[in-house]
Amino acid sequence: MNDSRICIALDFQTKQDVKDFLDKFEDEKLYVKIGMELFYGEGIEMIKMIKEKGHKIFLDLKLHDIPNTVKSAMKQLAKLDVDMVNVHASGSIAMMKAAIEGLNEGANGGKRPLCIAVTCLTSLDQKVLDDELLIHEPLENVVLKWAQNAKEAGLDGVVCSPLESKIIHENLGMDFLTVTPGIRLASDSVNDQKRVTTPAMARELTSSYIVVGRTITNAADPVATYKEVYKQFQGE
Ligand SMILES: O=c1ccn([C@@H]2O[C@H](COP(=O)(O)O)[C@@H](O)[C@H]2O)c(=O)[nH]1
Repeated sequence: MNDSRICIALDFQTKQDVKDFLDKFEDEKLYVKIGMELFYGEGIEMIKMIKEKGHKIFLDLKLHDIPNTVKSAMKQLAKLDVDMVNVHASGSIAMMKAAIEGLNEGANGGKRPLCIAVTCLTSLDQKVLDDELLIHEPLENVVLKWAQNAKEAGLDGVVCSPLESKIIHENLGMDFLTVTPGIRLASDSVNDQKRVTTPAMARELTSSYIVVGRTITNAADPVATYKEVYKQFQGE
């Protein structure tokens, strides 16, 4: 059982928490996501440890700054030998192009990591766009436009919810990746997420990858829960 399109969000505080969690999976090679919590706490050593265990890494730092700063930061991240990194699409096409330039420079002729852009966070809904962000377009249109911008900038795909995967793939092609958090089993609490689906629904809606955090990491039996997510996403 291994599906490198299921990315487990390792939202833990310490290296020890991560070790305890990964040990449960024995020799299984996983795709894991390191976010701000773990990276700010444990840094580059954490990445080395996970790489040594043979897992793939999505480094989810969501860069969002002026193009020059993002380019320089990406040049550094490219040296970490991770598999995927990301930026916020709302930083502009110029910023996303700069991210790719930085990655290419940092990779120094080698293979750069995949680079994807966060569109509308899965914790947002239409009401937040309208009332707080003053974006009065249907959310789906915003996600699609920002995905088009990401493609124009040369990125490999976007982060969106599974609910927008199909329209992105219809417009931008199946090769353009949709990496989709907001995944819950039917019995789970949605917590702070607004746009959620089950793994089975994400498969139907053509998600390229699913990102699953608390459903697995907080489960009484994380390995059994990973298997259930796997079964649903595979359509077994
Ligand atoms: O729009 C986004 C972008 C990133 N995330 C990240 O994915 C995981 C989801 O965790 P759950 O526990 O499964 O809710 C988390 O690390 C977020 O930072 C997202 O949820 N939505």
